[in-house]
Amino acid sequence: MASHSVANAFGGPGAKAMSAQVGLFKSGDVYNLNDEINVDLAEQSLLNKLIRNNLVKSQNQVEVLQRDPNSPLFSVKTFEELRLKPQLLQGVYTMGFNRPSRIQENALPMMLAEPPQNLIAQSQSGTGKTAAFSLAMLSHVNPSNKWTQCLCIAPTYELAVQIGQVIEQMGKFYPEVKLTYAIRGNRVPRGTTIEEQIVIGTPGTVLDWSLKLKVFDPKKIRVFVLDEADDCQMLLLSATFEDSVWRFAERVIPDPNIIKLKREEETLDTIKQFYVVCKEKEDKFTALCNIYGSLTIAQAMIFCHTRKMAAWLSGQLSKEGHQVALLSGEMMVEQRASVIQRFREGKEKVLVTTNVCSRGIDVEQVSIVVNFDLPVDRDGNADNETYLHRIGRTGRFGKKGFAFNLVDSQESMDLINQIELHFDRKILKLDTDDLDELERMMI
Ligand SMILES: Nc1ncnc2c1ncn2[C@@H]1O[C@H](COP(=O)(O)OP(=O)(O)OP(=O)(O)O)[C@@H](O)[C@H]1O
Repeated sequence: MASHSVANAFGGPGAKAMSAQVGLFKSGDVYNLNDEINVDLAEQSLLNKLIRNNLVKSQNQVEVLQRDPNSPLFSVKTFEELRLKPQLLQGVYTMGFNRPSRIQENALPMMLAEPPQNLIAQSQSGTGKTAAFSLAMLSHVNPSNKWTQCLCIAPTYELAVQIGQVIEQMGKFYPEVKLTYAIRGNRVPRGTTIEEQIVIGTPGTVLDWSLKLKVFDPKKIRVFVLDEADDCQMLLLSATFEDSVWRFAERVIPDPNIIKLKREEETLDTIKQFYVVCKEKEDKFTALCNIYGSLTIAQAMIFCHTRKMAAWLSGQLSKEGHQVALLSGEMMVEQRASVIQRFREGKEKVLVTTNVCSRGIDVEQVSIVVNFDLPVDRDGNADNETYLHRIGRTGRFGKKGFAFNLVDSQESMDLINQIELHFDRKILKLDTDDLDELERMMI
């Protein structure tokens, strides 16, 4: 279901009559320019939610671009300052939130402001966006009105359930407010009207409920509609803001305040980069074992180009007695979450993966990255961005990290040269058969 048609559905002729505060919630990054839901990104988001149990501390500075520069900049350091309903404050504290996260400090006052304000907020995954908009929805509900007032659309069934659980937890002490899920399998009889004030669902079912079955009235929604009506509050939250998301946001959100993260400069300065010349995959495997054996490693991630190669390599490593985790594309999202969780907890020292599988997943304690295969783009050139993303995780926060690139052809040697040139950093040649040299280089 297209996000665009969601906008039209609620923003059509009838929507102008809305005197509601309306907001759009959920990571904008799950919608792409073609107005299709990008399932991969939705899955990534779900994966992150499944493995995360804590707030991610954003290192980035927040940048606030206010719609009205004359109105005072307002941010909060405590939840008390937000003058929440006591039941909600209790919910927040019971969830273990002591103070607002960095994005929440700025976003919550805007989300809760009267008159309602539009907002575009960017903050990386896990920094408290879902919690913020859940609180905003719960705050905007009038519990004595037994009709749907807040609507949240999530791209997939699983994400809808995850978000709903946050709202349910936060609203635990506010039982007058009820929530229901507009997701597949949850049937509502035609001709009835639902009393739940908050509906959370996926686009198709939400459209069915509102337009076909008419179990709630979109005109009565106070929070969450994509519309160009001036009197709607729109909140757009996203971990990333690619161009496509910006264009989408600009199209649907008039005069927004904008909270952005200043881009954290990724750096290769703390990472020692090497390449090792090998003949074929067996030779690469030997090189890998030598590297591995000569280091007292915390944890390593090994990237392969294909699933098949990843499976082969993890099999070989296991045979050598290494404890290896394999992250592979054919696994269910829950299985993948559990592999990543175990690796994060240090139960395995080595994670073998493909690029596709590991995208968007952060494991901070990794100190060694091995590019068993170098990252290439569709044209066969070096994929510098992916390279940086892969090895960047090793050198976080000034920690020392090592990156090893296994080179098995002239083409892959060319890639090394391209990468060196791009980042203007030397990648040193390493002879893994010479263990003394290896140890010297590692110091
Ligand atoms: N103020 C806070 N204090 C402590 N923990 C918090 C706070 N806000 C949120 N959390 C917790 O941090 C984790 C991440 O929060 P949340 O899911 O809201 O992030 P998000 O930015 O929406 O992530 P995503 O982009 O993946 O949807 C959750 O476990 C949540 O319970």
